[in-house]
Amino acid sequence: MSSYEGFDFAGLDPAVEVERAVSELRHGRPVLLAEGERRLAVLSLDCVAPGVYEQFARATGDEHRLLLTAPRAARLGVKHVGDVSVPLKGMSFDAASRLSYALGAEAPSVWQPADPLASLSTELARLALLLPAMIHSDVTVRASRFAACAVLDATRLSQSTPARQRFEIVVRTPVPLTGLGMAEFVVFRGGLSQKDQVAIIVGEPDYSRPVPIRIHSSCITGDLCGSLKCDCGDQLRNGLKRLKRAGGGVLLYLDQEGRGTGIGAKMRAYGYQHRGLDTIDADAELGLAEDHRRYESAIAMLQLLGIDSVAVYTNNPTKIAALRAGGILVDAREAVTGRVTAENANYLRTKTIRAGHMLDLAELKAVI
Ligand SMILES: Nc1nc2c(ncn2[C@@H]2O[C@H](COP(=O)(O)OP(=O)(O)OP(=O)(O)O)[C@@H](O)[C@H]2O)c(=O)[nH]1
Ligand SMILES: [Zn+2]
Repeated sequence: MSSYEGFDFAGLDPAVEVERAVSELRHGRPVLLAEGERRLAVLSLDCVAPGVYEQFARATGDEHRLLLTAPRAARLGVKHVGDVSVPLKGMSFDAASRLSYALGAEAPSVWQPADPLASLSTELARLALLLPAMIHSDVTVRASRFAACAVLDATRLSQSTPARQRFEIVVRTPVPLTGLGMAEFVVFRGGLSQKDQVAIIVGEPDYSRPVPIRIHSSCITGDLCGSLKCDCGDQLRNGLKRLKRAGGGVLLYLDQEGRGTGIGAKMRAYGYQHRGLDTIDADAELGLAEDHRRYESAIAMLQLLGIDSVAVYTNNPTKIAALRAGGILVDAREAVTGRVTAENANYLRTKTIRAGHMLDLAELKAVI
């Protein structure tokens, strides 16, 4: 049963419209972004079938372009600060794919600063967990060729912001955990294009004092399979143990695989890391920014649990800033570490030097 009563059958909620557009992109179909009378057809190169790519080219009269985000453009050596767009006329699906995300691709010889509406479409790619390689075309004068496609007014994206914070508790159930006794799993539903998320309560937290918490982003490779490439699995298990030792606390397990980029992008990035790139440059090759995570869900989950003051276990200053921006009092911060190994030392070092994580560089140097 849901307590959410906001859905009006006769008039669409902006968040519903955005989620429908996201679903269309994930199914490899174009979406029309509307700005007044203007119509920009957008399609994600990450999941479109080659035949649909050709169909899109024909329907736009070969006036289709490819958006390269600022990080991708910089990796290709394009001398411009910001997103750019490249004409695709005559370019095959494979050539467009190489230009979007292949390692060692040549810089485009012709480009122009991107249309702001095309740049805005990357937010849909982000919600869809697709690479931000958006094929696009202004089809205002030939919109009838796209009459069956979903239309999304650009203003809906900003209007759907409140939905990012709209969560509710679905169920609370005890689960016995090895070495931790009986924990309670609390399942939350809501947000914008998000799966259900979980808070794990261990021990008996004292809610009258700052509650020990860990905000943990999902990592299939590390949490589940013990990958040596990161420290996530150790951080998850050490974090739970520490919360228990503190008398009780809460671990928020957030649906943010690959720093919010999804497992597909993360595995592509791992491929580039095997060829020598660090974690941030590998993501940039795919057009992705350093970190795509947002923390509205964490704030909403804490609020629903009645927690407004915390002691947080993290090395990531962005998490602390997000908690504070969301109105949560951060009373204390403690480091949470995993094993430093030959395989993950460079990853940890990059997080420290390039992403400002609070880790001990001397310890990392000893391993490298
Ligand atoms: N894109 C990308 N994501 C990665 C990579 N390695 C790990 N991740 C993801 O990075 C995130 C790490 O999450 P956390 O351990 O919660 O966060 P953190 O930013 O390291 O901060 P703290 O652990 O709290 O200090 C998870 O979403 C992983 O899936 C990588 O090489 N590329
Ligand atoms: Zn990991």
